[in-house]
Amino acid sequence: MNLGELADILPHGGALSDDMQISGLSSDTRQLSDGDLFFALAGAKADGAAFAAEAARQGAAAIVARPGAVDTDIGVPVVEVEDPRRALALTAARLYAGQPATMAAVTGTSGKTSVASFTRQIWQTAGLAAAAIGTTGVVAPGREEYGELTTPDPISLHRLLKELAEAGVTHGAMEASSHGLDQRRLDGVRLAAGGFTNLGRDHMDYHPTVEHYHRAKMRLFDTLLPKGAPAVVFADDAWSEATEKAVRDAGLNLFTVGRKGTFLTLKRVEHERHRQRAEVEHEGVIHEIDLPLAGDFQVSNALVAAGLAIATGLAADKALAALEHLKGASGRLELVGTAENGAQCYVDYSHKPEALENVLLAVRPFTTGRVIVVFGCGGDRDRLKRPIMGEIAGRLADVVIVTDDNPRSEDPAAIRAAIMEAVPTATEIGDRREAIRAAIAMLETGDTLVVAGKGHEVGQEIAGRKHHFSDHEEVRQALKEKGA
Ligand SMILES: CC(=O)N[C@H]1[C@@H](OP(=O)(O)OP(=O)(O)OC[C@H]2O[C@@H](n3ccc(=O)[nH]c3=O)[C@H](O)[C@@H]2O)O[C@H](CO)[C@@H](O)[C@@H]1O[C@H](C)C(=O)N[C@@H](C)C(=O)N[C@H](CCC(=O)O)C(=O)O
Ligand SMILES: Nc1ncnc2c1ncn2[C@@H]1O[C@H](COP(=O)(O)OP(=O)(O)OP(=O)(O)O)[C@@H](O)[C@H]1O
Ligand SMILES: N[C@H](CCC[C@H](N)C(=O)O)C(=O)O
Ligand SMILES: [Mg+2]
Repeated sequence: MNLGELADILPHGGALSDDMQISGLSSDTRQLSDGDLFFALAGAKADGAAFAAEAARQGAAAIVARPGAVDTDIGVPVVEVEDPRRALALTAARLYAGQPATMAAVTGTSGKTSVASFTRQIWQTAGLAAAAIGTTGVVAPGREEYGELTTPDPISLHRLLKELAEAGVTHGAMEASSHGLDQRRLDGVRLAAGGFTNLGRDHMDYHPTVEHYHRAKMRLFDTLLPKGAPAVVFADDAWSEATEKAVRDAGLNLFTVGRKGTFLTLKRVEHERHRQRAEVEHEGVIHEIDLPLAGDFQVSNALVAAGLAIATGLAADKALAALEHLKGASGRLELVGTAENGAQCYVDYSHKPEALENVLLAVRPFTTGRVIVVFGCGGDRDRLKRPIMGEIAGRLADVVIVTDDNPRSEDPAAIRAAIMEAVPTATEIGDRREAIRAAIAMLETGDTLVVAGKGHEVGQEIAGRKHHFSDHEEVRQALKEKGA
């Protein structure tokens, strides 16, 4: 591709030659190839502008940077744009042209991975070639890969979307994290619909206030979706009203779902241990749905997913019928094993306050004995959530074992202490394997164990190093030993 084909994204007033060839894109000098266009991005830790000269030395064809950020005499042309991150996303979409025709993105504090997965499953059940992209990686026909980020960086994202489109995928559901939205990672995606689940406390290390966090999420609706596009909003959350207003103000087509929803109205839910029977009204017709998943919140997620599938063209009866075949995303209130005495062990990805609260509330109705929770908090992330999660665990579980999550570069004992401040009666067992073993050893008939915080993860990062670790494996192993 030459620079001329990018003139609308990277205007250079004729100062550069339109014939300049661009072989690839990079925003990281550690991964730059000869002939790449280098985007100098201001980041959380560093400023890419400081690496522009290095990029030039390594053979970058040109540099894209904020006005004045890079010396124009570094030996390669510099194109100045106000928002290099957005320019990168749009350029990536142009260079790696081709995306599944129908792309839906879902945002919210909790439930994104589940909604993206459910939307894919609904499409697949309806016979469509569909993909999901998110925290647990990429799932598409014949493809299942683990991913690093919830919303991939624009270069990887557009390479992936092009591959999916070339493989015949017509429908894609992706997670829009607040980081992803704020950093313009999705700005090049042609979206057909957007979804919103809820808003709670998360990433307060990145966003100065919860309003800032909400605004970052609203970029999906007020900036990324084209006017008139459908937006499916869960109606029963404290932030639903503010979100509905943002959606209407953006000129989108609002579809609300939930008890207060008008598009898909939840009339009644009966909870059983591993399934829930729901009555959902759509355009005056009541649909009885037998949802094969535990947890009240999964009903909300299923409704947002069905809303997205219907709003992008699938018949309502097909979308709602497909809910009866849903499989939960890995590590989302997943029943991993049952002790010989019948006590059940769940692995759940609740690593933030509202999620922990929801999951502990969800298991209570089918627990005749004690609710036992094993959890910790990640290092190098929001510190203020630690006592909040401690309080929630103390209030909603009968037995609390505080352990390590991913301490990363922090002192694990200090993280545990911050949690224990709010739940001094908890047992502290730093080693996560030992903590899971101790919890399983104490299980009695009627008890429910929730191992929270790491869900699908298969590693634990301690002192900056990642070790293999899986809550699934540890629970199974400890159950085997208990049974023996
Ligand atoms: C805080 C954050 O979001 N960081 C992301 C961001 O990096 P950054 O721009 O802030 O990086 P930086 O280190 O400050 O460097 C600035 C620039 O200089 C460049 N650089 C830096 C060093 C060098 O030698 N050469 C060089 O060119 C960097 O490539 C970068 O472009 O942009 C990068 C490219 O898109 C991301 O890989 C990186 O994600 C890091 C790894 C990360 O951990 N992100 C997490 C917090 C995240 O994004 N999470 C969300 C939400 C998760 C959820 O709740 O589900 C997600 O979507 O995954
Ligand atoms: N609709 C919901 N409301 C409240 N809590 C939920 C909801 N859906 C899921 N959860 C809780 O949040 C956890 C993570 O769910 P999920 O992975 O679907 O959300 P997410 O938004 O993708 O999270 P993350 O940002 O961590 O990737 C679940 O394990 C469960 O504890
Ligand atoms: N995407 C989230 C995942 C957190 C998972 C939890 N296990 C932790 O390490 O805090 C993050 O990177 O903040
Ligand atoms: Mg997710």
